[in-house]
Amino acid sequence: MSPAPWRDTMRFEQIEHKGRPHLRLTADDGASAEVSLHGAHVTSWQPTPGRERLYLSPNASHATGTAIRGGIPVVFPQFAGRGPMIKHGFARLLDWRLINASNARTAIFELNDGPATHAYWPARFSARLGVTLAPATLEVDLEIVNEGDAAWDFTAALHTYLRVSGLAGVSLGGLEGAPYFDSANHGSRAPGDGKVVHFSGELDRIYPDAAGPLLLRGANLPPLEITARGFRDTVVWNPGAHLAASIADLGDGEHEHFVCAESATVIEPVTLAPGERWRGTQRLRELPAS
Ligand SMILES: O=P(O)(O)OC[C@H]1O[C@H](O)[C@H](O)[C@@H](O)[C@@H]1O
Repeated sequence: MSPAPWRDTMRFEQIEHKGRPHLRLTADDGASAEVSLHGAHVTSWQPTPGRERLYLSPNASHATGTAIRGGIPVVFPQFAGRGPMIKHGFARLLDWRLINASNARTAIFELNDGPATHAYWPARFSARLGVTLAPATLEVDLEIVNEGDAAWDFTAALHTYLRVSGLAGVSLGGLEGAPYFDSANHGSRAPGDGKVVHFSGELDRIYPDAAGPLLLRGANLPPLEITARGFRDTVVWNPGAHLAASIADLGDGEHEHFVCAESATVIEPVTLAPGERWRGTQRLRELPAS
């Protein structure tokens, strides 16, 4: 049977969630996504009405200056503690502007440098996040431009929390054979072991020069393919029960309900000369249940 024809239209509504402005995108086929202007943070993606694919912590804070736990945090201009800035940079802490939600399928959010960003980083930049719905697909596109007159560098990630109904039986394929840095073990280098990733206990890995495609299975949902362009590395994270208990915005046992598959560029910072731009895209695509 051929797929239903895709009509190239999208409905955009400005809504409030937890008292903060969000944009809801709804496609003809009923697929939807929600994006908070706080951090240009995708908080929901349902490729089919009622089938949520992203995890959002019930205890997440949506207040300015804090990061939303779950969804797709935009990590920029510094990944984790790899530099002098606050962990994961400031992009996820600040309010972005909606600049375009009128073309067919993409909503675009922008963050420009100014007093709020200069408090963290002197660079002149613009960042744009595009969020696009297509059948069974969510595409998130991060573009960074050097708007200043000196070169600077950055690291970045789309820190995607994928919803699972329990960690037992969940696997992430596509990284078999890839060596990684084990951030849960002082960043020590580990060889690829030829196996898909399973989750039991804390797992925090950076796979350099390994951008997938990845395949999430066992979430009690159809399999999900994760592909990246522009991002060179992949980060995989779940805090495990012990670390999760110390994370204030995760409730009891909540670590069982997500795995993070992050399209990232971390190991080799990107250097942008004045006027130069960089682009990284992560695409999530639901595959037919096998
Ligand atoms: O708690 P956050 O600041 O959001 O960071 C959550 C996690 O992000 C990444 O996945 C890092 O690899 C982890 O080391 C970190 O703990």
